[in-house]
Amino acid sequence: MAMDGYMSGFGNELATEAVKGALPEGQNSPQRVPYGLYAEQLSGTAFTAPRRENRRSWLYRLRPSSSHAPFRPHPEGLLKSGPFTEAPVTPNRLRWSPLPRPTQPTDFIEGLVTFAGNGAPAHGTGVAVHQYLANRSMTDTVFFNADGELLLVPQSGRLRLVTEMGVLGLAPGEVGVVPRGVRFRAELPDGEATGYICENYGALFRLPELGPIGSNGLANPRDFLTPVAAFEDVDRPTRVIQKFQGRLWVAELDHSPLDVVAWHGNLAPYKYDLARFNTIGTVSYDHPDPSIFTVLTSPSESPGVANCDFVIFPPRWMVAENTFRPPWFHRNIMSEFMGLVHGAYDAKAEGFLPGGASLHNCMSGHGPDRETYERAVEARLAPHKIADTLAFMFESRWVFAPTPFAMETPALQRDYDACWSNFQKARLPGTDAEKPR
Ligand SMILES: O=C(O)Cc1cc(O)ccc1O
Ligand SMILES: [Fe+2]
Repeated sequence: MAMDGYMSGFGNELATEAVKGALPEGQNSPQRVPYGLYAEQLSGTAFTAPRRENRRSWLYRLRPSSSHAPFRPHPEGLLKSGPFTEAPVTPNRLRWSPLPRPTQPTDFIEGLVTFAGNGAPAHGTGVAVHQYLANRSMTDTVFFNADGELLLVPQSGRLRLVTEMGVLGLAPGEVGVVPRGVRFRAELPDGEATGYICENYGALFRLPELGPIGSNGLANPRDFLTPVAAFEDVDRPTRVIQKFQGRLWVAELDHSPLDVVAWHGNLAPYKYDLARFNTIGTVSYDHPDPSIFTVLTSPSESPGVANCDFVIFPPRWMVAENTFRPPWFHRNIMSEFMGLVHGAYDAKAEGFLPGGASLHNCMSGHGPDRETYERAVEARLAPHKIADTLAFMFESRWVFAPTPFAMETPALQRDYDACWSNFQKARLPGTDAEKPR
C-alpha cells in the first residue's frame, strides 16, 4: 500500500519505480536493463544469512556507484567511533544538559557529536550514540555510513533525508532508520534541527518478539513507512563523504549519486511515528520491566540479550494499585543511555531536559530521584495520565564508554549524584533511626 509517497510494512519485499518501466520484470539483472540503467545489489546481511534475516535490495541507477576517484581522509570534528578507548570507562552515573546550538553554519555531518559507544565497526558489534545539531542543509554533499545503520531520533526541527532510495521526512516524535551504505543528503526544512542517533554496528534493528502479548501490539509492522523511489538527475560536482572504520573519507563525483530510478527488495530506509506505539502496561500492580516499551531490537548472539534495544517512554495511563508507580531503584546488567525528545520523564523531577541525555552503565544504582520518590510514596493512586512526554533509551548488553568530549563538556552535570542524596533511612521496629552509629 502506498501512503503519501511511502509504502507501509516492516522489512517487506517492496518494488517501486519513479519512471514507468524502469524496474526489470521477473529477474534482477537482465542483459540490458530498461533505459540503460545500471543494476546494483546492495546487501545488508551476508548472502547466506538465514532467509528470515536476509536483507538486500536491487537498485537501478543512472550511473554505477563504482565510478569514483579514491576517497581521501576528511576531518571528523567531534564524531568518534568504536573501539572507544580514549577516555576511561567510568562507573559513575552521568547526565548532560542540552548542548548549545551551533553558532557557525553547520550541516548535519559537521554537527555530529559523539557521546558514548561500545563495540567497534571492525567487530560488527556495539553501538555509538551521537547527537546532531545542525543549522543548514547539506548542499552538493551526500553521506553514507559503511560502519552500520543509523537510527535517527529527531528532537527539534524536521529532517528531510533525500536518500538514494527515496525521500524520508522525519519530524520530532518520529524515528527513521537509514541502512548501512545508503547515501543521503540531510535537508533542514525548519532551518535548524537537533536529535539523537544510534549508530548500530551490530545485527540490524527488527521488531521484538511479542511472546504472550500475542500477534499485535507495541510497534505494529504496518506503521513503518518506506519511501517510494525518487531520484535526481544532477550533473553538478557532488562530495561523497563516508564513515568507514570510524573515520570520515571524501571523494568528489561530477554528478549526484542519488540517481536510483527504481528499486526492489527488503533493505531500505524506513520511518515510524512513535505516537503509533501500542503501549502496554500493568492494569493490576507493580511497575513492569521497561522491555514492554521496546520499539526495535538489535539482537546479539545470546538469545534475549540485545546488542541494543530502542525503548520509548511514551504518554500512557498509570493505574497500578498499591504500587510505587515510577521506575524503581535498580542496578542492571544492561547499560542504559537515555534521551528526552520533549516533556518530563517520570523518574526525574528535574535536571533531565529535552535534548539532554543520561548514562547509567552496568550495575550503577539509579532510579527515581529523591523528589520523585517522596511524591510517589505519598501519591493518591487514582488513574493518572502521563501526558506530553517522550523519553527513550538505547539499552545495550555492552557498557557505554563516554567520549572525551562527553566527559569534558560544560553540559556534563557534575552534581548529578546529588539527586539521590539525603534519602531518609528506613525505620525498623524497636530501633532508633536517628541514633548515630
Ligand atoms: O533507568 C531508567 O529510567 C530506565 C528504566 C525505566 C523503567 O521503567 C525501569 C527500568 C529502567 O531502567
Ligand atoms: Fe534504568
